[in-house]
Amino acid sequence: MATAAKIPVIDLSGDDQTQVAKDLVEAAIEHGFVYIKNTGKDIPVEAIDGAFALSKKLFDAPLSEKQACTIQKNNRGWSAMNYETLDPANQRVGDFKEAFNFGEFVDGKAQQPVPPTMAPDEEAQIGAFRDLCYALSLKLNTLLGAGLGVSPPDFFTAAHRRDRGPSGTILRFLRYPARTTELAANETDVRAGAHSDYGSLTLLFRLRGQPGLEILLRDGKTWSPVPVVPPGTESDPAPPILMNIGDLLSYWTNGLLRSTVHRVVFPPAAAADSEAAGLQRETDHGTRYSMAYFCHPFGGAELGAVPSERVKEYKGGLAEGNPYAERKVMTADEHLRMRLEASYAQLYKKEQ
Ligand SMILES: O=C(O)CCC(=O)C(=O)O
Ligand SMILES: [Fe+2]
Repeated sequence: MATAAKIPVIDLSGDDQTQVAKDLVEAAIEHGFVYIKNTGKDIPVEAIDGAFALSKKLFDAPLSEKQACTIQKNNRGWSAMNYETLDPANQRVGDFKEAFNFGEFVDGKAQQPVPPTMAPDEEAQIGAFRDLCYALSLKLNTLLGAGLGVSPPDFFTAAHRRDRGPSGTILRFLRYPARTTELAANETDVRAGAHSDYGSLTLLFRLRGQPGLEILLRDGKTWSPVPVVPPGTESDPAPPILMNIGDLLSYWTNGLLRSTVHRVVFPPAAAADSEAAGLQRETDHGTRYSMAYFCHPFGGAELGAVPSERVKEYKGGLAEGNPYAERKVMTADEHLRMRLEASYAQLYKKEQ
């Protein structure tokens, strides 16, 4: 079995914030992924548990309620099983997952259809969770700007201010089915195909005992599992929040910060046997839930390289290990549109 990725765990509450920023930047350069130690200070554990409970309730809503919220070109709403295909070049069918994307909220109300199964206070709770994610993403953008010596130091944070205009930011609930003999029968069947994320950075929340995420290593061919509970975090109140760099921070830094390709796989078929034999390992056979917060700057944000000595010195280039990383467009909105068109063939087919 492939070895787990050696992604560092960072405690954002460390006294020496200069060091925290430095550690964060080094992890973002080396892996593109970093575990944020979860002590409940940035996002209370109850808020995460509560959001997972609402996600389950949402996906359990009657099919007709979910269908009435079907995802639109604004990237908000419900995406049915196999509807999205993150890696169309290599998948036979779409991703084995359901997803629900939430855009902005105003006064606790989503600005999009929500299944009536969700009570108004529950809808507001989702909005509040999205706000907590936003606050943490601003903090991370600030640390990344400081760690890279970007000028002005709040360059990234300023691009994410809500008063700059609408953004592609999405809070996404995800539900992946268990492996069965029909699902995952073909070796290309995957819960989420290989991709890099479209925004500036992503916060990912997972549940203990529900692995499946893998990252592509620099060699461009080895997949390495990302454990939910890495060593040293076993007794924390919740698994670490996983932060990863998306395409936009990679563009802004000319590829210095790594937008790492990743995917979500079904548990190996052999896992059932090894469990029967009493072997302990991080595996699961049930339905898998996760929540991703895709942080995007305002839509008109330009994606040229930021003023930073560190970025200027970097000669690595954009494309290493990531086929999407070639800069083709100028603004955040154009980039998002390009990526959505590639993964939602049905939604966009009339125009192709
Ligand atoms: O569910 C996960 O672990 C990751 C999902 C993901 O990569 C995504 O939605 O972009
Ligand atoms: Fe992703």
